[in-house]
Parts: sequence; C-alpha cells; structure tokens
Amino acid sequence: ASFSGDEVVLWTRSVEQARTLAETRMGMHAACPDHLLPDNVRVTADLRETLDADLVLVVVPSVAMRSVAAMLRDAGLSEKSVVLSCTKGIEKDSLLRMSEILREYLPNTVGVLSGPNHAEDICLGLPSATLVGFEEEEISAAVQRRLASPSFRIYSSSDLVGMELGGSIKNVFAIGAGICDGLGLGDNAKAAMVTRGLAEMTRIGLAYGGKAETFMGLSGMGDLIVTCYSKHSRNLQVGRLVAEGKSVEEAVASLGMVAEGVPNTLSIYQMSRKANARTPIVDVIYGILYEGKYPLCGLQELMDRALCAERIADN
Ligand SMILES: NC(=O)c1ccc[n+]([C@@H]2O[C@H](COP(=O)([O-])OP(=O)(O)OC[C@H]3O[C@@H](n4cnc5c(N)ncnc54)[C@H](O)[C@@H]3O)[C@@H](O)[C@H]2O)c1
Ligand SMILES: O=P(O)(O)OC[C@H](O)CO
Repeated sequence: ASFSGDEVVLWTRSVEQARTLAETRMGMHAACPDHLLPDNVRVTADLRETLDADLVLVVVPSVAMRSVAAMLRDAGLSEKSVVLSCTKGIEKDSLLRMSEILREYLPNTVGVLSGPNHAEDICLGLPSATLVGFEEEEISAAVQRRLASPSFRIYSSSDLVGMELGGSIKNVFAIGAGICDGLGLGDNAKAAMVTRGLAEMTRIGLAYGGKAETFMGLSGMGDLIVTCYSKHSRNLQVGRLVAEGKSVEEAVASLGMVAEGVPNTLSIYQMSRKANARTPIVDVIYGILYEGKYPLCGLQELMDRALCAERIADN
C-alpha cells in the first residue's frame, strides 16, 4: 500500500536485510527494495526517523513485539502518533495480545489491523479486504480512510479481542492443514481441520471476551481460509515439512521468516487450558510441535474420539 501518496518511512533493523527479503519473498529481481516501492516510501535503519509519524504500523514477529515497543518508547515516539499493530500473536505465559503489550509501553492510541492479507498479493496490487479496529470509532474511521485503496478494502471493528485472537489462533490450524497436506490426507480431511478449527477458535475466543461474529468475519474465518490454502502461507509450509519428517526447528529455519503458528500453538494451548476450553485439535498440534507426538498418530487420535453432536461455540 502506498498510503495514497503520504510520506512513508519504512524502518527495519537492517536495510540490507530488507533488500534480501524483498528480492526473495516477492520473487522480484530488484537490486534494491526502493525499486519495489513508490517514490513516497523511504527505507531507513534509523528508528529516530519514524518518531514523529502520525500513524505507526508495527509489523514484527510477535516474539519481538515487547522489545520493539520498548525501543519505540525509549527512542521517544511522539504521544500523538496513532499506533497500529499488524502482528498476529499472543505472548506465551502472560497471554497478552499485541495491542496490550504496546499499551504497556506507550501512552498512545493503539489499534489493530488483521485479515486475510498475504503480503505477496498486496504487493502485486491484487484485491484484498481487511479489518481495522480501535476502541474509538472515529479513529477507526480515520485510519480506514487513510489506508484504503482501490485494491485494499478496509472494514472497521471495535472488537480488538476477537480480531487479535482470530488472527493468532488461525495459525495453529494452518499448521494442522499443512500436516494434512504433508501426510497426503486429502481434501476432506483439510476441510474438517478448517471447519472444526473455526469451532475451536470461536470457543477460545468467546472465553476471552471476543464476539462470535468477529470469528465468522475477515479476521477469523477469512484469515483461517487464506492461511490454510495459500501457497504463500508459512504456517501451512511448516505443517507440511513437519509431516514430511523435518523437526520443527528445521522447518522454521528453512523458511527464513516467522511462522507465528509455532509460538502461537504454545500460547493458544495455554489459553485453552486456562479457560478449560474443549480444543482437541489445538491439543494435538501442541503435542506434535512441543511433545514429539507423531503427526499421523495425532491426526488419528482426532478421528478416534467418541462420537458426538456437532457443536460450535458450546464448550
Ligand atoms: N507476511 C505476511 O504476508 C503477513 C500478513 C499479515 C500479517 N502478518 C503478520 O505480521 C507479522 C510479521 O510478519 P512478517 O511476514 O513481516 O515477518 P518477518 O519474519 O518478515 O519479519 C518482519 C520484520 O521484523 C523484523 N524483526 C524480527 N525480529 C525483530 C526484532 N527483535 N527487532 C526488530 N525487528 C525484528 C525482521 O527483521 C523483519 O524485517 C507476523 O505477526 C505475521 O503474522 C504477516
Ligand atoms: O504466511 P503466514 O502463514 O504467516 O500467514 C500470513 C498472514 O497471517 C495471512 O493473512
């Protein structure tokens, strides 16, 4: 997105890394990320160049959110900046959402952007829809207008809990969908993973105060679908590799980018246990990633459970 011609400063720890990522991730052969970016976008490795921005999008892996929030505070981010978290994750142990971590460090207005939004498609200008959420309706509306473009349609929401939980929980089932692919279990198995995954997402999400309709929307079901089926999905890829016999560490290392489903499976499992939610798929994916359970045994366990009525939100 070019933010409609506004000046955009893209901060990254290393400009060299941004160059490599742009070349490999987007499959484009540019010598420099500037070639991929409109004239109004500038790349810098100096955080101080971002401190007076009126809108700050934070797009780092969830495990880095706390340190980046502290860096923004220590560098002196303007209190007038509106901060938008685009990160999909829940912190392990504290079980905090990304917007909650940002608020721990910054007095700023903080919101969330989440939806079925693979960067590869957005960079090509292909149509995408997403959700922006702030507690303050007028700020949602202003950010919505600011970031929308003819190829980027933005809906608004005030359910930050639902948005952040949906965007994090779907990663667990994307790994599950990848395991189905890697084991060659077929289309029916994958449809069952996605649909029963949505039921578990709804159950955990409701237990923590999210709204049911949010889990049916873009940041819930929408993101679940894209992550379970897209050729760009890193979580799907990790699941496939693990099913094919790679260790989790090897699978993640081969990506060279974050797969949020790996840390998220731990935190979502912790959330589920804390809420005493019925989440058999989350439990099995946790077993595969963290307890050495064989992928095929885990998936068979799901099939072997006692037969029951189809329940969605009911625990
Ligand atoms: N890539 C996508 O298509 C996409 C789409 C929607 C949401 N997201 C979410 O955005 C977040 C980031 O994903 P990504 O694909 O941009 O990941 P990424 O692995 O490409 O990392 C993004 C940037 O964060 C930097 N980074 C990593 N650790 C850091 C640290 N400790 N301090 C400072 N910078 C650090 C990396 O160097 C990189 O420049 C994730 O939560 C992901 O789920 C990604
Ligand atoms: O590539 P993934 O699996 O990390 O998914 C990225 C985004 O969350 C898709 O909306």
